[in-house]
Amino acid sequence: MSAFVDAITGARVPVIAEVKLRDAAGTDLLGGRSVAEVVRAYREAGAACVSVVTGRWFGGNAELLREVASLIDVPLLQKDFITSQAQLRQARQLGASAVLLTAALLPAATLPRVVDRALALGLTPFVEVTGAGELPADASACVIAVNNKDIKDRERGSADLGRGLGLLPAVLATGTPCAVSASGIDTPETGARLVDAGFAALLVGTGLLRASSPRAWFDRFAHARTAA
Ligand SMILES: O=C(O)c1ccccc1NCC(=O)[C@H](O)[C@H](O)COP(=O)(O)O
Repeated sequence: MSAFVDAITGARVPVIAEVKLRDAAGTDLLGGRSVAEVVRAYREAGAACVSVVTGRWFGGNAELLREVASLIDVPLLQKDFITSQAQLRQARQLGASAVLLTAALLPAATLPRVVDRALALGLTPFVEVTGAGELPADASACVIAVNNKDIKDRERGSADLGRGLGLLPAVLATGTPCAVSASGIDTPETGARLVDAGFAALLVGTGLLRASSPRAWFDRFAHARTAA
């Protein structure tokens, strides 16, 4: 399929661990740590894939992706407002394996074109949706992520995990090899319930960045899954 999908679906803990400098309210998420320390903690936890938020609403920039790529050798997802061929090329150059394509920000007629361009560059399209109307008809080469928050309000609202669960049958009907639940997953036990319900993977930023130990978060997730 793709290195990104193979890595996350084959992982003991299918959690894409996110590097994000600030949350939606602008609050610092590094807590005095360097990016290198955060990435080291993700590596020690066994993260199979890492997401890097380069979007400026969350304090990111392109250099952050370059830095993370120099620190860890797992497939990277770039999270930004990506709409153009130039941004796709830059993502590849900076070390991304997958790129966020936010369906709500791309006209329905444009999304398939950007998906094809990403694939032609060897990038896995990580298509993020909040409703059934945003789902591509054929997502056999894409990750489909349901965002439990809403980027239109800069993710300042609370997470609605029920929305993703309700959308899951329609998401799977697109043929995606990897359905992801993204945003607002605060505890490993909540994450385990989402995977038990049929999501192939999770995208977790704030919950992991605020945890005292990403490795302990991963271990609790694995324990919650075997206990189920
Ligand atoms: O979702 C978007 O469209 C987006 C665009 C540009 C930069 C970031 C974007 N989203 C960020 C996220 O969705 C979250 O950081 C991610 O899902 C993790 O959420 P959380 O675990 O709640 O920190």
